[in-house]
Amino acid sequence: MATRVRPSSKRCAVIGGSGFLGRHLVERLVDKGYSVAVFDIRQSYELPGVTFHQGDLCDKQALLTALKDVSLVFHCASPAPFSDDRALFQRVNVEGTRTVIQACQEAGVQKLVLTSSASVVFEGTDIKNGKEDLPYAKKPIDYYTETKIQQEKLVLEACSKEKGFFTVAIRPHGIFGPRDPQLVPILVDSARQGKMKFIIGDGSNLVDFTFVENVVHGHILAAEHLKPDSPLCGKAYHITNDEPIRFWDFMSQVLVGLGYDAPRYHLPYTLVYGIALLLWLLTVLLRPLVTIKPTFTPMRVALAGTYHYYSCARAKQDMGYKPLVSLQEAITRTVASYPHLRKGS
Ligand SMILES: NC(=O)C1=CN([C@@H]2O[C@H](COP(=O)(O)OP(=O)(O)OC[C@H]3O[C@@H](n4cnc5c(N)ncnc54)[C@H](OP(=O)(O)O)[C@@H]3O)[C@@H](O)[C@H]2O)C=CC1
Ligand SMILES: CC(C)=CCC[C@@H](C)[C@H]1CC[C@H]2C3=C(CC[C@]12C)[C@@]1(C)CCC(=O)C[C@@H]1CC3
Repeated sequence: MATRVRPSSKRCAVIGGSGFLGRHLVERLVDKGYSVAVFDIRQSYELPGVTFHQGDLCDKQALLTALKDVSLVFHCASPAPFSDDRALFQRVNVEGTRTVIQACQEAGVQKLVLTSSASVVFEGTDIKNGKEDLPYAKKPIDYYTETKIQQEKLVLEACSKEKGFFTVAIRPHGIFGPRDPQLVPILVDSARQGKMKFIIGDGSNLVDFTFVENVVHGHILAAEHLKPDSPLCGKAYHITNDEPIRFWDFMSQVLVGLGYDAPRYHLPYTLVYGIALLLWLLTVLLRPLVTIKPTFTPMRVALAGTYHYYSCARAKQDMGYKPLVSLQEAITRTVASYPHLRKGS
C-alpha cells in the first residue's frame, strides 16, 4: 500500500545529485513536490526547487551545511567505476561514506538511502536470479566493487532504532537511460573502432539492464517505506527491470537502433578472458613506462560473457516495487536520446 509522506518530511538531500542517476532522482523528487539540496563535487545543471552545494563528501563541515533541516538523504556519489584509482575509491566510497553517516547523525537526519550495486556479490562467475542473501564477493571484480561492499556494510550497520537513524541500500544493476555517460558511449566508441564484431561465448548469457527511471522509482519507494519497525531497516534491495535479457541482444538492439551493425562472430569465452588477462598483466608490467587502457579488461570480459541477473522479489514484497518502464520502451527511449551518437553523425 502507498505511504503518504507528511509535508515536513519533503525536504531531502541528494549526495551525487549532479551525476547520471542523481540528476534523474532529483528531477523525479522535484516532480513529487520535494525540495532538494544537491551536494556534489561539481554542478552540472540548474533546476527550480533545487539548491546546490558544491563540495567533497569527505568534508564533514561542507556536508553539514547542505544537510541543514533535511530529514532524508540519498547517497549516490561515487568515482566512476572504470577510473581504476584504488586510493580514490577508498577515500570517497569508504572514508567518505563514514563521514556522510556522521554528518547525517549530527544534522539529525532520520533516513539514509544508499545507492549500492548488485555487483557486491559478483565474482565473475554466473549468477542466476541472485537474491540479497548471497554472500558478499570474497574476490570482488575490481577495486570499485571492493569499496562498494565496504560502503554498503557501513551504511547498513549504522541503522539504529535507538538513535532514530534508519538506513537502507538499493542495489541496481546495469543502469542505462538518457544522459548516461558510460554504457552507450563506451559501446558506440567500441563500434566506431570496429571492436563490436564479436560475441564473447555463445551469446546466451542473461544479464539485468535497468532503466534509470525504474532505479529512481526504487529509491523513492525505499525512502517512503523506511520507518521504525519497517522490514527495510538495515537491509539491501535489488532493483532491476525484472526482465533479464541476453547481454549480446541488449548490445545489438542499442547498436542497431543507432545505425551500427550487430556483433556476429563468436569467440570462445576462455580464449578472450585469457587474452584480457595477458593484456592486463602487460599493462601492469609496463605501468612505470607507459599507461595503456585496453578495451578488453578481464572484468569487462566477465561482465560480457557470464550470467548476472538478480531477483527483485524482496523489493516487490517489502515496498511494492514494480518496474514502471518496460525494457523495450526503455531501449527505444534511450536510443532516441543519443542522436549525436548515431552512425554518420
Ligand atoms: N551506473 C551504473 O550502471 C551503476 C551505478 N551504481 C551506483 O550508482 C551511483 C550513481 O552512479 P552514476 O550516476 O552512474 O555515477 P556518476 O558518476 O554519473 O555520478 C556520481 C556523482 O558523484 C560525484 N562525486 C564523485 N566523487 C565525489 C565526492 N568526493 N564528493 C561529492 N561528489 C562526488 C560525481 O562527480 P564526478 O563526475 O566529477 O566524479 C558525480 O557527479 C554510484 O554510487 C554507483 O556506484 C550502481 C550500480 C550500477
Ligand atoms: C549489466 C552491467 C553490469 C552493465 C555494465 C555496463 C558495462 C560493464 C558494459 C557497457 C559497454 C560494455 C562493453 C564491453 C564490456 C561491458 C561494457 C563495458 C566490451 C568491452 C566487451 C568486449 C567487447 O567486445 C567490446 C565491448 C564494448 C562494450
